[in-house]
Order: sequence, then structure tokens, then C-alpha cells
Amino acid sequence: MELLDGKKVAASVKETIKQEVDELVKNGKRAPHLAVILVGNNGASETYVASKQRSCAETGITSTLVKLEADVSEEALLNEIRQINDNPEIDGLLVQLPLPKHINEQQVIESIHPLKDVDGFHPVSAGNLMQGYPTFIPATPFGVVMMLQHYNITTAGKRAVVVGRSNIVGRPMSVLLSSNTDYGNATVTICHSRTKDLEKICAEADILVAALGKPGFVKAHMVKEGAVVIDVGITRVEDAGSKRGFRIKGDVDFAAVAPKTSYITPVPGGVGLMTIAGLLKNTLAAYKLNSGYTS
Ligand SMILES: Nc1nc2c(c(=O)[nH]1)N[C@@H](CN(C=O)c1ccc(C(=O)N[C@@H](CCC(=O)O)C(=O)O)cc1)CN2
Repeated sequence: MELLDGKKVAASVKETIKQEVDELVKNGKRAPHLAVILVGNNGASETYVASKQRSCAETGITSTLVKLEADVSEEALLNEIRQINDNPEIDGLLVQLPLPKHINEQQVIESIHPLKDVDGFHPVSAGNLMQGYPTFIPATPFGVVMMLQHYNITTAGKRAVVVGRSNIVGRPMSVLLSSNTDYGNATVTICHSRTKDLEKICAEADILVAALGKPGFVKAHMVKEGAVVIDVGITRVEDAGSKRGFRIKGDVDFAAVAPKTSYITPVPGGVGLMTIAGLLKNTLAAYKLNSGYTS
């Protein structure tokens, strides 16, 4: 069994981005610019946004954080988005999810200009991905395919099973793995809460992606000997013994499953870190689209 090391791969992606941004700035161009909107004070969201800002700083990307109160009106949020859409100095925009219940998440996603949609959640981006056109790939599945490529894990002809059908991870993941690309050409099954024989289907997977948000859900009997297991879960569970009072748990029962696998992602230290790398790549791509960049 080999660990798929998100820390190592993300660091190498970031280094490549930093070199490209340094080169742009050296040639008198402005740096790429990402705007992040954070609504309310969800602790996990604050951590992820801080990590995005830190990673921008490390790679030379300018970042702007717009913090709004938890009770901000949907109209005020949409107004912020419109202003950023219209700002030619900002290349990419994302609104950190989840949003407070009184705000219609889909409405918000659809109000982001598709050319600045670095999360790849807008229906235009999702449609382009579905049809195999160039687009912003949602950061988490983008991170997963970068990780597979880094470790030269081939997907063509393999049986892939994705557990979870969210628009953020499960659906785009299944599209990427089945696409006619270097990281695709797998035969993909999506499993969800209504799937019959889910355990048996998982046990047939050469590549198993767990993205359902249920800590420890994937047990050893659900995994084929030699499978590649990708754990997208990042649930915070109470842990009085830890400094933060919680720890991060994945969707895979790592201790029981790891010995059966050829490759497996740890949690933490796996896919989560690659999510940030995917976002940075999308931000650089948005800069090239929006700033009149020519190579
Ligand atoms: N607008 C968006 N909202 C959300 C997204 C997203 O891609 N766009 N994804 C997730 C959260 N997320 C990024 O936003 C994210 C999750 C996890 C990590 C990460 O680095 N995890 C670390 C552990 C971090 C910790 O200790 O708390 C790891 O797995 O090693 C980064 C980003 C939902 N919302």
C-alpha cells in the first residue's frame, strides 16, 4: 500500500503556479486576483478560506476577502457578486459554501459570471464539463485527477465507483473519470442513498471514490484487494484530547481498509489539500481568460 500524499502533490502544484506567476510579474503584468466571499462564522469555512488566502499569498496570487454577516440579505450578497463580476481587476470569484439557510445557494452560484467561476459550480461550467469542453473543473475532483496523474495511476478501462452524487464532488468526479482524457476512460458507477447492493458494487471497484460525508462509512469488506481508494470525506468529529477539540475524519475506515489497497489517500493530508491546489490552477486559468493574456 502506498499513501497518496496530498501535502507533497499540492506543494509541487503550488510551486509550478508560483513560478508562472513570478514570471508574469517579472514581465510587468499584474498578478492573478481571486475574490472570496465568506458569509457568517462557520468555523470550518473560516479555516478553509484562511487556507485559500494563505495559498494565494504563497503563490503570488492576490486575494481579496469579502466577509459578510450571517444575517446578510440575499440581495446584498448578490450585489457584492455583481460588483466583483464587473471588476476587471478580479479574475476569479467564489462564495464559500455552505451558506446560511435563508440564502438560495443555487441563485448565488448562478449569479457568478461563468468566466470568473473558479469553483466550476455554475451550470455553464458544469454543462461544459459534461460535454467535454474546456472549463473550470470543480476544485476537489480536479485535485483528485491531479493526484492520480502525479502517481501515474491509470484509469482507462478500469472500473471506478463514486459514492455520492453532489454537484461539488460526486457528479463532476464521475464525469471526469468517464471522460475521453488521460485521467478518464474508466467505466463509472455512481452510488447514492438509494443504491441497492452498494457494498457489493463498491467491492467491484478498481478505483473507489468515497464522497458521501459519512465518517468511516467504507469498511474493509467493501474494498477489492489492490484497489485505489480516494477519501473525499472531511467531517469534524469531537475529540476532547485534541488541541482544537475535534479531529477530521474521512469517509473511509482507514485502519481497516488501507492494508487491502494499492494506493489510498489519508485524511487529513490527502484530497483536502489538493482542493486548494485545484482552486489555484483555476484562478490562474481565469486570469489568462480575463486579462487578455497571451503567452
Ligand atoms: N465554494 C466552495 N465551498 C466549499 C468547497 C469548495 O470547493 N468551494 N469545498 C469544501 C471545503 N473546502 C474548500 O472550500 C476545503 C476542504 C478541506 C480542505 C483541507 O485542506 N482539508 C485538510 C484539513 C483541514 C483542517 O485541518 O481543518 C485536509 O483534508 O488535510 C480545504 C478546502 C466545502 N465548501
